[in-house]
Amino acid sequence: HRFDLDDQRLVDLLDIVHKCFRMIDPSGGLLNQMPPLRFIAPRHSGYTNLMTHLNRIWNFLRETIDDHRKSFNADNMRDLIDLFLREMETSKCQNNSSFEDLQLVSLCLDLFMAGSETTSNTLGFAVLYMLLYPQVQRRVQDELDRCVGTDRQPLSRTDAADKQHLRYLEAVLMEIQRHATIAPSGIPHKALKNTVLMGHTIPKGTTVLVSMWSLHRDVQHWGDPEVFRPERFISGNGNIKQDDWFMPFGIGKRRCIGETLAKASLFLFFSTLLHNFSILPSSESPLPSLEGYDGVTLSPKPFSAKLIPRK
Ligand code: HEM
Repeated sequence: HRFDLDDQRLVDLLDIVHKCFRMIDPSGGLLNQMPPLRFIAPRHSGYTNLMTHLNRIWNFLRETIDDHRKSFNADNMRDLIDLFLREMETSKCQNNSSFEDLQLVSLCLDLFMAGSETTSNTLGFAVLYMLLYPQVQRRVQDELDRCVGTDRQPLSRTDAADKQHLRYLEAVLMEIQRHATIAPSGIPHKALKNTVLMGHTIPKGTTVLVSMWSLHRDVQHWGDPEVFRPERFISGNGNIKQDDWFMPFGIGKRRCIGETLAKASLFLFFSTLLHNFSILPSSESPLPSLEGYDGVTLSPKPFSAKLIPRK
């Protein structure tokens, strides 16, 4: 379903998602560390506030699922919800099937939460970096003019040929993802069995967080991690240089399932934006800083910029 940009439901939903992400701190938060707090001090621990917001998204998702149920047609599978509903029907006689209502709402919630805030925060930071590093912005635009030209949009060819040539642009996106690290602690995982990792014992049931921030800002590895320098991702022969320490989408079995979609969205939005507009400081407000809001994800604080059409 595609929302109109001024659809109030979309505006509300994005606002709620943003607030929820700010309420949960990267280490899992006080509530995750001490779950009984929700009974002892629901208001002061932030539980009531979080649940009020989450319930609004749950209600929205439940309504969406109900609408799918009413208009369900086994011969026309429209999306993931339809497929899940069909699977629920086929597996309803099996014991312990995980195809049930609660799982479906949780799945939608995961995709909705993980998919919207992450990509939009990265794009928000991308605009901010271009504002603060005008020389990088100009180089991206020069590359776009050289490789795409001015009579069509980037990636308007279906073979995605543009992406192969826009190497500096890709390196800039990678450097934004490294420097901003919008998911600084990834997502909490739990050890399924007693594990020894590099001499450290991790007992079964322990919550494990990976500090993506430390990886992306390690001085010994990167040399000058504080410096915003897209060239670090370009090798001597001009190709993109992959780096094992660069993992904005996590690693292993539980790495981000939306990585391909996210990369395509970032590339398409960022290239189209810079192809069509120059991003300049607003004359009414001071140049913003890179300091963002904390939470499960980092997000830029609201800032003003001027978008000037290039043609
Ligand atoms: C720039 C955009 C994005 C970034 C930086 C990002 C980053 C991440 C990270 C760091 C993780 C944790 C991986 C780990 O624990 O090892 C994750 C997990 C996840 N992401 Fe993303 N993500 C992005 C976009 C998306 C999108 C577009 C979707 C869905 C449409 C999505 C869905 C998920 C889901 C469902 C998980 C949990 C996977 C699991 O636990 O098995 N993400 N993401």
